[in-house]
Amino acid sequence: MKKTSNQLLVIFGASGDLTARKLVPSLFNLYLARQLPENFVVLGASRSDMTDKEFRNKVVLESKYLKPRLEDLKENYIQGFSDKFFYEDLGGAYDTDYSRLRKRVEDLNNKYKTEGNIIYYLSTPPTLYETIAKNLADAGLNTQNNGWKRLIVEKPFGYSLETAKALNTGLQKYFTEPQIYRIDHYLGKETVQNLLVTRFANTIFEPLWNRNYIHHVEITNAESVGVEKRGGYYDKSGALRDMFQNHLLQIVSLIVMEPPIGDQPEEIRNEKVKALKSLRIMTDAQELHDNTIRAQYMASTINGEKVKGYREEDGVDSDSTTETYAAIKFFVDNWRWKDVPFYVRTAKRMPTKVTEVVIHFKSPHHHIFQDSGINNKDNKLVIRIQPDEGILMKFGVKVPGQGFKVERANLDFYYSSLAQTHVMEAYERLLLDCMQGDATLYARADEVEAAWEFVDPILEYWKNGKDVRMYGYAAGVWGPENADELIDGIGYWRNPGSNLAEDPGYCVIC
Ligand SMILES: NC(=O)C1=CN([C@@H]2O[C@H](COP(=O)(O)OP(=O)(O)OC[C@H]3O[C@@H](n4cnc5c(N)ncnc54)[C@H](OP(=O)(O)O)[C@@H]3O)[C@@H](O)[C@H]2O)C=CC1
Ligand SMILES: O=C1O[C@H](COP(=O)(O)O)[C@@H](O)[C@H](O)[C@H]1O
Repeated sequence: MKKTSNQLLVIFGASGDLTARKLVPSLFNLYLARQLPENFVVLGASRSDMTDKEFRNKVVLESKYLKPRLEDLKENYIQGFSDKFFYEDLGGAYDTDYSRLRKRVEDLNNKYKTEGNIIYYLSTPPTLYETIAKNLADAGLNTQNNGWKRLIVEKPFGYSLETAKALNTGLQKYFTEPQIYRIDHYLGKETVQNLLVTRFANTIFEPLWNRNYIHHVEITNAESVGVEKRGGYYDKSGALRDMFQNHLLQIVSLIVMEPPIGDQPEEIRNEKVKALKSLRIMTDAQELHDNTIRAQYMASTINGEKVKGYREEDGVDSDSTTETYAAIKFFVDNWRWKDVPFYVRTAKRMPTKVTEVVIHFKSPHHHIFQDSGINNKDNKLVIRIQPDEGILMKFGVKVPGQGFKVERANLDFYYSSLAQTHVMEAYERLLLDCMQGDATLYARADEVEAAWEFVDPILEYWKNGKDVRMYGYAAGVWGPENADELIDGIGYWRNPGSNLAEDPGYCVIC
């Protein structure tokens, strides 16, 4: 097990949703698993006026995200966790002199012996990231003379290629690239990491992982919820920025990448950057028209309950052109993937919450058995990222009886079968990695920029292109019907159920 040094975690934006909903519960899991270092304290910093006690109550003792879990624990144990939390009011603004913050950091460091090691977690609106980094540097809080300093940056990493570059350059003025940890919570998911293991710890997949055997790759990221309370943020973002540019292109990079020479962070990250740089950038209007689809959900009734349309959501413009559904077909220009289409879609208000990767293998070159030449019955490897995490291989078996009728059967593995193993939550895993100085599962500056290079022309076309279509779909269905037209040959997306174990084996279309 890697060593976690004593340290202080400073969270900017500590009064916000992310801190209470994700960060503190993840720290709590690490505390329960005894994975926090012996000397560890958290200093929340925000504009809100709060005492240490009020902060502890808000994020630990009275937090709705923790309360049910605290009930069975002994009081002194809970106290032990809660006592690690402190709060510093920044005096009304993030853009201020941090000398008082510095004094507080030094006092905590001396009292709790955190050895000068500090993680700064930026959990504020992104417009403040560079300001905070600058003020930390001005107060000498970035210096590594007396312990390491790391900076965790939350998404979004920019709004476009230009703004992402500006953010990277801005942060790199005050922190070096190895100090910067850009968090993408999809990389913290076990099943996303397992993509690497599936590919590079088995001999049976990698020889087939190329244009000679793979017909196409399909990735679906579906959420059943709408924009919920984040209409204001989402309307300025949209599905492509919110999910595709970051989480989905991270998944794509793990599928596309070449084998790294080892498992060291830079070895893996170098290959991911190469993969992202090999995505064919679409610039031609006709190409963008033919290969991209955007849509918005419309009012509907789901299970007897009326659901608002996107344009009626709080914080959303009544004539908004922001997409809640994006489907993109693209190619990867390298030796391995030449001419293999990738189909990737992401959307809100789908029939179910599911994220999966499907590798569709080619048909046998010569069909000798009855019914075996139909595309939808070819071999598939279904990698279920969430929920019901697992892997399922579809292969042909003989239907009992006369002749050689072929049907699909499933070979599968489910994470739920590892009942005794604690599967870490994404933020829990990523926080621990940063505490240990492991940046493998964090995005590097060039990685983020390569992803924006691919996405920027699509956004530009959707914004300024002529006659760009915006489809509608009723909340609760699998997007607009026209999206099927994107899938050549087969003509429809695989619309999965939430339960992989119930994925039909013997069936007509699966
Ligand atoms: N919430 C989530 O699930 C996710 C969030 N993120 C990202 O994490 C970051 C934090 O998210 P979240 O906690 O939801 O954000 P919040 O909107 O809750 O903001 C966090 C804190 O920042 C301060 N703040 C908010 N708006 C302003 C403003 N205009 N000017 C100055 N300070 C402001 C507030 O603290 P105070 O007023 O006390 O200073 C607030 O408590 C964001 O960058 C977001 O994009 C990423 C993925 C998921
Ligand atoms: O980053 C984001 O992710 C969530 C979906 O995350 P998941 O782990 O539940 O799949 C999404 O709802 C949100 O809009 C987006 O900002």
